[in-house]
This record gives sequence, C-alpha cells and structure tokens, in this order.
Amino acid sequence: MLRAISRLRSPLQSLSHSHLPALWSTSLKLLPTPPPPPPPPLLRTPWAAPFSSSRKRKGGGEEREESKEEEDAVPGVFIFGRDPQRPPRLFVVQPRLRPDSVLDSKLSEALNLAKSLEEHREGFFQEDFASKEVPPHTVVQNPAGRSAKAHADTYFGPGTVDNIKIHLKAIESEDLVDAVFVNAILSGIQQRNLEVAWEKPVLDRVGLIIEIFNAHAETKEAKLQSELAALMYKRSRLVRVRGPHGRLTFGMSGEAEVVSGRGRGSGGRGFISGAGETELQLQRRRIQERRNQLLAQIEEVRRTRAVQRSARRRHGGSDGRGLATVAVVGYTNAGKSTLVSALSSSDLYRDDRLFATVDPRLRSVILPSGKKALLSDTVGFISDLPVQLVEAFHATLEEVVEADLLVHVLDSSAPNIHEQRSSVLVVLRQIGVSQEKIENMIEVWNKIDLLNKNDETDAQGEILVECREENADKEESEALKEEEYTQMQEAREEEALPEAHNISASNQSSGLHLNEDASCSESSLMHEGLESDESLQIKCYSKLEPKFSARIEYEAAKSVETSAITGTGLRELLSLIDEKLNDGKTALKRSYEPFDRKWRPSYNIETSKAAEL
Ligand SMILES: Nc1nc2c(ncn2[C@@H]2O[C@H](COP(=O)(O)OP(=O)(O)OP(=O)(O)O)[C@@H](O)[C@H]2O)c(=O)[nH]1
Ligand SMILES: [Mg+2]
Repeated sequence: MLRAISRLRSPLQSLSHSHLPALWSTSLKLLPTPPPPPPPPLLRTPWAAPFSSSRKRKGGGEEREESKEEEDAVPGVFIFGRDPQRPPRLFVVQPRLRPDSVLDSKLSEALNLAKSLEEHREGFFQEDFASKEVPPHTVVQNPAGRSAKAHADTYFGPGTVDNIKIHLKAIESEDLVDAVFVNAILSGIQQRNLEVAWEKPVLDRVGLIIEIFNAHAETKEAKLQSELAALMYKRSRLVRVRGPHGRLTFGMSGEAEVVSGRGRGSGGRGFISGAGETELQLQRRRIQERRNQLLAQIEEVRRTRAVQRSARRRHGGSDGRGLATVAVVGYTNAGKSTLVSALSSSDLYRDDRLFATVDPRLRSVILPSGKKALLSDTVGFISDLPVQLVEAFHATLEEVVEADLLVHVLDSSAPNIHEQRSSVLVVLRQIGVSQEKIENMIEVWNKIDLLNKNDETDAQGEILVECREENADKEESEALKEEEYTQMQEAREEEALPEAHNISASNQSSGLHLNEDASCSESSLMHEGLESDESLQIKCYSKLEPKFSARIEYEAAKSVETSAITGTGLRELLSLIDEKLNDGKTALKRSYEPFDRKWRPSYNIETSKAAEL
C-alpha cells in the first residue's frame, strides 16, 4: 500500500508539498530542481486521515465502510493555492447577459458554484449549504457582447478591470476574499494579467468546476480522474511569468518563481547555452509523466469496471440472467441522487451543493414486473462542462455510454430548465451516447412539488414576479404568444428568411409555439455561440418562457413528473423504466467482452449545435 502511495507522488507533486504556504503559490509548483520529498502535510492529508475508516453519510445516517484501498489519499492537485482546512472565500464576477432572466440564472449558478467549493470533513461538509453566506459579487459589462470584444490581454476592458479592483479594495480591509471567480472562460494570459491587476488569484469557470470536483471526490477513482483534469487544465495554462526578481519563467498563472527562461541542459555559455531542455519543456515533461501514471491507474479502474459490467450483464440478475443498468443523468442539482435513493430505498448523498456527487454509485431496484435493475447515479453535468473533465472522467462516464437505458432528470423549478436540458444533451453526445439511446431516453421532470407549491403560493398572491408572470393567465399568455408569433413570422417573411419560416412552421405543427421577445437581443445569443435564426428563436423562447416552454416540450415528449421528496410519480417512473427495458427498442446489447475500445469524446461543434436545438 505504501509503495502504491509513494508511486503516486511524482517529483512534480513532491515539489508542490513544500511550496504551498502562500495564497499565491499553487500546489503544483513547477521548479527545475525538485527538493527532497517531504512528508505531505499540506495537501489533502489533514482531512484524508479520517476517511480511512468509516464515514457517515448526510441525510439518513447510513454507515458506509469504505475499503482502505478505495479511500487512499490520492494527493490531488489544487488549481490555486488555498488552505484546504477551510472553504475559500471567493469574489464572484459575472459578465452581464441579456435578458435579465438569463443573467439571474447565470449569476445564481455562479454564486452556487462559488459556495460549493468545500472539502468534506469526515464525510460531511462543515457548513450547511443553505446557511452559507452569499459570496460578494458584481455584475460587469460583458466583453463578449455585440458592441465590445473580449480583450486578448485581460478579457475585460480596462475600465471594468479597474472597477473590480475598486470593489476588491473596498472589501480588502475585512479580509473577505481569497480569490476572484470570473464566470467566463479565460485564457492563461488573461488569467495571469487579471491576477496581476487585482493582486488576487483568479479562477475561471473551468478552473472552479475542476476544483470543486477535486474537493468533492472521495473514491480513489474520482480522485485520480479529478487530478488528471486539474493537471490537464494546468498544462494548458503554462504561461511565462515573471519571478520576484524580474526573471522570466514558465508556470501556472500566479506562480512567481525564479528560474531561467533559457535552456538548462548544458548550462554552458555562448553558442552552447540554451542547449538541452527548456524550462517549459521540462515542466511539460513532468506533467506528462504524472499524466501517464494517472492514465495507467485510471485504465485499471476502467478495465475493472468493464469486467464488472460484463459480469452483471451476463448473470447479474437474481435468476442468474443478465441485469440491466439504467443510468440517471442530468444537470447538476436536478435531484438525481435523491431520485435514485427514493426509487431504490437507499440513502445516497444529496445536497444543494453543485456536484455533490462525483463518485458514481449503483443501487438496485425492483421493477413492477418483479425484475431487478441497477440504477446508476453519476456526476451531474453543467453548461460549458470543461473538456478536461469530460476526458478525465471517461471511466465514470463510460457507465452512462454503456447503460441499457438513460433517465434524464430535469429540475422543473429551474428558471433556465431549457438551457439545462440542452447542456445535458450536448454532453451526452460529446461522450458518445448513441442517438438511438438519446431518443429512447426517459425524461423526468423532477421537483414538481416546488412548481405545485409555486402555484399555491401564487393563488395567495405571495409569489415572485417571475412565477406570477408565468402562471397568471395561461389563456392570455397563449393568445399573446400567438400574436407575437404571428408578428415574428411576418417580420421574418419581410426579412426573407425562408429557413426560419420553415422551422417555425414545423415546430408549430408539432405543438410547439415559438415566442420571441424584443429584449432577447441578438448579442446575448451570439454570446451563447448561436448563429442561426433557428437557434435564435428557440433560445429566445426557452429563456423567456422557461417553465412554460419546458412544460410544453415535456408534454410532447410524454415523460414523467416526479418529486423525489414527496414520492409523486415514482411508481409511474418505475413502470416506464420497466416498459422501456422490455420493449424491443431498448437494445440490451449484451457484449460479453470487457469494454476495450479506445474511448475519446468527440468535440464536434456541429453536434453541439445540433444538440442545442
Ligand atoms: N423540493 C424538492 N427538492 C428536491 C427534489 N429532489 C431533490 N431535491 C433537493 O435538491 C437538492 C439536490 O439534490 P441531489 O439529489 O443532490 O441532486 P443531484 O442531481 O444528485 O446533484 P449533483 O450530485 O450535485 O449533480 C437537494 O437539496 C435535494 O433535497 C424534489 O423532488 N423536490
Ligand atoms: Mg448527486
């Protein structure tokens, strides 16, 4: 065991152990000469020790004995230098989006992401999510909007950078901020320049999501995969930084170390200087070495999973015959774990934190026909899910690809339910789920109790404006929609956009009524990466009438409404699963050989756009 742990600590990581104290330093230091490997007091060991025995799970007190092997302290890599003993305090910067409803949902997601970054302590998070304070935040001009362009050097314009600096200075005295979270995807250079300007570590959306995965991973499998994702993220961000004495080096943004910018191999002068490996090459090589180690271990995990899957498919059932697996997928926080727990009378960890589940779990369930099936609870998805995570988590995501049936859980109370749905479809396609499986997927509209509650509250006149608008008078709303739709059609005809016309017509005939709001500016949609008029219409519709539109589409899809809390619709869902598993469409293709093809997600922009529709 000790040998296994020591094998995990590459020279690269040993370096990190001794260079973590300052906020600015990161755990993954990329120095030319490794210091002697010290005991790792600063990485995850402080909380790793209690993990080795048993842990209590929140929400029911199920004691779970984990094997020591599984809970091995895989050291992990921090994206930014932080104290693992306490959750970091992040200042959230949200670029403005239009319409306001989109901005609200994005900001709320950003704040939840910022609140979610916290390590477990003996199986628990220290603070209850609901009682956590809302992080300080600001909404700033969006450089990706129509009028302005993202600045190559600092992403935001100089005025915005200065404004944020003033905000930071204002709260500096209270020592409230450890790092700044920008809810956008930044390049390494932009991140580095913003750190210099704000004198704080900066995390972008990708970095924060990977860091949350790192913090929440418990099993060895999840830890290995999150470390790999973090490493890949760091590798893509090796930028030349200036050390404290003004010398240049390569490293993660925020690291300021003194190393030669020249080659280090020969150490000679004149024409032979610079021969050998440059600092950048050296650091890339170290990352590569660690990556290879991680990949080898993940490959082992993957093979074990494939063998187990194969065995389950062959004779996992109580009657000695195959056992079907149903993968429960969906946007993070949609209620997947709660639903799996409710269906299987088990007690999986559930929490309002985003990415509460990083370690996949299987639970068995008896279907109405008496047959047994396995429900697989897995990681949630999110819009702009980092590519590094998708790649690193392929051992886990293969469970989804290989499942016999997919159940897509949607949070019916989410204001941006349509966008969430699209994001999940994009990821499913990215990871290689077949079109056939996607078409056969069951869509579950979960948290229906919250919608019903909203309806009741509305009747009492105490509901939020958004909900009031949504539920006020459906007929009137329908009439308005028709009117707006006709106007839109006319406008489009005038603009001679035959494709859009056709699309609208086809959607209308299938029972979907499109709506376009004047406030749904093209610039905001362009920011979403949408170009066609078709996307524009559908996006506008989904964003401006989120719950209503989702309900229409939901009805069209003939899926099921549930509440994992009250138990509404669970029986119906089980019957639907039973039916799907028994019909001819659900191809229970029993490949008895362990899964062995080289897995690579396809990052096809066309596919992504298709999924958006
Ligand atoms: N009111 C209500 N709350 C629910 C329902 N289902 C889940 N929740 C709550 O929603 C929150 C998220 O639930 P989880 O089951 O952790 O969601 P998840 O999809 O597994 O989330 P991740 O693992 O983070 O991706 C928890 O606080 C649950 O109690 C429901 O049907 N109704
Ligand atoms: Mg979960």
